[in-house]
Amino acid sequence: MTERIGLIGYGAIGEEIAAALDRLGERDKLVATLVRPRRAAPNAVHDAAALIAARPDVVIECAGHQAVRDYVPDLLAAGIDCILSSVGVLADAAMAARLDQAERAGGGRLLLPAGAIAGLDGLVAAALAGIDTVTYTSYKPPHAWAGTPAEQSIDLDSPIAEQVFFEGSAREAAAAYPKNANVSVAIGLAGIGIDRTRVRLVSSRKVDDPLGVIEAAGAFGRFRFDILALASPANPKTSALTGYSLLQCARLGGAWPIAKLAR
Ligand SMILES: NC(=O)C1=CN([C@@H]2O[C@H](COP(=O)(O)OP(=O)(O)OC[C@H]3O[C@@H](n4cnc5c(N)ncnc54)[C@H](OP(=O)(O)O)[C@@H]3O)[C@@H](O)[C@H]2O)C=CC1
Ligand SMILES: O=C([O-])CC(=O)C(=O)O
Repeated sequence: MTERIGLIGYGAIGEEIAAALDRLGERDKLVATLVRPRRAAPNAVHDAAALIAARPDVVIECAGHQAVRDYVPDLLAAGIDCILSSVGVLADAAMAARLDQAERAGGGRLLLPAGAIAGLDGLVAAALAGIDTVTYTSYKPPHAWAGTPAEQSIDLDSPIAEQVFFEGSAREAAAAYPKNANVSVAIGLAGIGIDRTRVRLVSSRKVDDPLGVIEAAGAFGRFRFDILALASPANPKTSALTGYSLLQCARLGGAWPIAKLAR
């Protein structure tokens, strides 16, 4: 079991992970938290060198795509396993190649857990048996899309029950909605790839929390999976389950990175 955990970011997910470690009686495992200067956090550090110096066995990124770009290549190159929340950063092919190169150079593993979604084990199996189509639909209440490019496509204050404001590939979804469509890339990597996986993003007055639906069909049969994962109290954009997926991946020594199987 992992003994020394580092975090990048101490927002909704980071705080949930720290609180879960408290409840588990494992708070001592959190050896460093990389935050911006003047931000308070347990064992706060402010750059990759200080995070590396804290000797974590594994670092959990829960800060966003730019933080992956800024810190994760150095950590992998230093031989430290990294668990990503911001899986969508792999939609950028140049960044994916840079991370691969850092893994090979340093020996740290890039681990991609399911995050806010589930059911990826079925997709991984079906990928071998044969899948023709995979669609992921993310329904969130209008306020969860505030501050995203959805505001340029639709009126979030409209009384319309459901508005589909994005349809495209998982790669396009993750690039356009970096804080909202990371799951699309996890689904793509587990199944038929991020270019063939179709994504729909929906502002819905029928849900109070994020509802994720995966539909897949092909030679294996067909599959529909849906999860209503309650929003984090601190961030309506984020399903609270995400932090637990990341933390279990760390606690299990990286044994649970389902999306990675297909890379
Ligand atoms: N895979 C999945 O299922 C999901 C993935 N995510 C990913 O997780 C990320 C975090 O989500 P969440 O916790 O809800 O977001 P929050 O906005 O609540 O928290 C993010 C935190 O990261 C900090 N941060 C950002 N950049 C840096 C940096 N360069 N250095 C140090 N700290 C930084 C922010 O600090 P400050 O406020 O100072 O900028 C903030 O405190 C999302 O952006 C998304 O990429 C989210 C939901 C689901
Ligand atoms: O938390 C969720 O429901 C999904 C999410 O934001 C993401 O995939 O980035």
